[in-house]
Amino acid sequence: MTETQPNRTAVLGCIADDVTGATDLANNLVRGGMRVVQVLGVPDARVLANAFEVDAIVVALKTRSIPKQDAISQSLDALKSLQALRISHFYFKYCSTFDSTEEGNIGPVAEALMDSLGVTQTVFCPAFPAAGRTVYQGHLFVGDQLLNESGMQNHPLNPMTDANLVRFLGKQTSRRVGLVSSAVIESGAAAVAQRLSQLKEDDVSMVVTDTTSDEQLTMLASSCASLPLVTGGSGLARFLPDAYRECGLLHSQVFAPEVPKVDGRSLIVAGSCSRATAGQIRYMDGKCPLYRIDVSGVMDDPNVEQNKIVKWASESDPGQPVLIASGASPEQITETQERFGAMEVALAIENFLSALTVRLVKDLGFTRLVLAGGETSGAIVRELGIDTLRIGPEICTGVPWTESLDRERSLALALKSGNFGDANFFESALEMLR
Ligand SMILES: Nc1ncnc2c1ncn2[C@@H]1O[C@H](COP(=O)(O)OP(=O)(O)O)[C@@H](O)[C@H]1O
Ligand SMILES: O=C(O)[C@@H](O)C(=O)COP(=O)(O)O
Repeated sequence: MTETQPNRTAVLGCIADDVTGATDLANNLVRGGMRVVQVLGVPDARVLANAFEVDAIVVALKTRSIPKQDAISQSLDALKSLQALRISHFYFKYCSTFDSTEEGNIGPVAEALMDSLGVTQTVFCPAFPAAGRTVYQGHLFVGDQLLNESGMQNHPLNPMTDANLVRFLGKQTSRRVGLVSSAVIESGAAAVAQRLSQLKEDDVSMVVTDTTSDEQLTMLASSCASLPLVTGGSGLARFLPDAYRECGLLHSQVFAPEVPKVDGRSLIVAGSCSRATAGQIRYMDGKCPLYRIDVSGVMDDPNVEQNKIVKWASESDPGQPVLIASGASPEQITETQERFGAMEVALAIENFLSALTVRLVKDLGFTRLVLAGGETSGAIVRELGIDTLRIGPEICTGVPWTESLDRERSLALALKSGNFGDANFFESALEMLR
């Protein structure tokens, strides 16, 4: 291939541990000028046939909160499917708030990918300064708060109680974990390369990178462009396409993504209990019909609660979106979890919201869906049977509009990470479709 020919096959294969994380990553790659397709679940040959003439393929898994061995095996399956396309560079995407537990799954999955690729060192870069996530001296901040004081300590599935990523990642892996500190980052690409090779000599294979600005991410992206595997949030991905262009790996031109052209009713489903989503629900209260789910009712008899909501939605003004939310206060969540078990409640609510959404789409013709929460969105898109998404324009940092590519009737989907977006996110997302 000559330098001027656009790539016909992807140069970057991405494996994301949840679906909103995947769209966040895809969004940043698109903003960097890549042509991107997102596939849901480990793709087979039929699905990958859609991935011709793209620069990056993002595989969205739902492996963040499942048993470690399952997460490893699905991630390796995803890697194999991408390797079959002769992709040479890979990106393991996890949350910019490093959502995981002391058992995993970030460290163990990264380790398995490294082993499979024969890679002896990789970087861990959760920083996403545009969304307020920065790393300083190995500590993760959300805005001006340490991770463990940011609200993430109350997450229903992976409460984040330690902001020190070197220590926390160290608990998830038997590999040595080190840091490229801000002092090194400030000194530039050569200093970073030197530090990485020094750490490699010291047998440090997992390297957390301090990053507090887009300028530092740009520099880090250049330093990482030759690595077969990088890991992180989506921040680094915003700058990798240019770094790949500079080193001759990527040849395509920057293109402008289009808003999905999908008519029909709008549905907002929020299964996230994060602070940002709670604020977004409060903002819509009074602006559109809002149904707050009775979680005990869901645990007792989901069918009764589902029928109630379908009836309520069918009687609502078709000119308005409807908003259905399961979120509760940290105290209420703890109480429900103590009664039923944390994972049992989480899965029951995910299953409930998925079945409900499918019914609202099929029976009442909702076609514009805004879904809040990574696990929630993952469960719903799986139940809807969607396997490929086209990435549209950005709604807010980390959240693009997307359009399903494989259904008879297209759906417009905004898959929002629980913690992303301003208070008016739901309203502004839907306004973009007018
Ligand atoms: N009221 C509730 N009590 C307990 N768990 C809940 C409640 N509402 C939602 N959940 C669960 O909390 C989890 C939220 O995770 P997720 O959807 O990924 O949101 P986020 O993006 O904020 O992390 C889901 O598994 C969801 O089913
Ligand atoms: O990196 C991020 O912050 C997001 O892309 C992400 O993964 C968020 O996860 P959820 O909050 O579970 O949606």
